[in-house]
Amino acid sequence: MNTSFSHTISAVITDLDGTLTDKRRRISTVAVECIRTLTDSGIPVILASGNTLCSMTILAKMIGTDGTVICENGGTYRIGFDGDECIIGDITACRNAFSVLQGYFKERGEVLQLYSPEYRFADVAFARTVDPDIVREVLSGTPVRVLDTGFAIHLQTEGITKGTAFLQICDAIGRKPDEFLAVGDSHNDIEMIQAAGYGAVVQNCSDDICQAADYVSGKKYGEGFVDAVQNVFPSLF
Ligand SMILES: O=C(O)COP(=O)(O)O
Ligand SMILES: [Mg+2]
Repeated sequence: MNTSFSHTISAVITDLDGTLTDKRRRISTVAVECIRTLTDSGIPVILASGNTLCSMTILAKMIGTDGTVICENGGTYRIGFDGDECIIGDITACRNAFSVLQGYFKERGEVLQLYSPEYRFADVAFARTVDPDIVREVLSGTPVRVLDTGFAIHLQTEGITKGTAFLQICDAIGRKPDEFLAVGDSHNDIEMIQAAGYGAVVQNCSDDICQAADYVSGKKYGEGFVDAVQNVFPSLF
């Protein structure tokens, strides 16, 4: 674990569920206050989630960021509230893979529950009522990656991650990934954490991302996020 950072960090990118929220998805009010302190100090905060573009837009508005969001695990993103919606995932491949899964589990008497399919443009998300490892096994050989976020199972086009969307946003806004503190909690945050100048995780993180982080907070959920931010921007607090 690298507990120091040599370059100047001047921006933040953060996961939502499990990082700004608790396991019941209740948003942390201290994390919201912290993001407002950052944005009011001129430090942009990008919200990066597996959630849909419409839900992330409302969240960004209500928290008070500039509206730059990564959604559907990198399958969609938008710069600012008025930017174009960029869709970079192949929803057809994900839906086809989901049909294969539905068939497999139906034969075993299990019905998969989709999450907000009408608002998804790039990935497919469904309830964690089945074993993600079995899902991976059934879909091996397809062009689709299986992500278990701890909140849902997602099917995503191979090669698309929060990290790839993050790099595209950096290119578009003229910032280097090195300038960012990235904070996350789960498997779907690994590439983003690795691409950023300094990658931090909250204490409730999954084992795989813990290994990839520069900093592991001793605090959970929103308090862990605040701790990671205070570690990098001590003069703001
Ligand atoms: O959509 C999910 O499954 C989890 O969302 P997250 O990326 O904000 O943790
Ligand atoms: Mg998360």
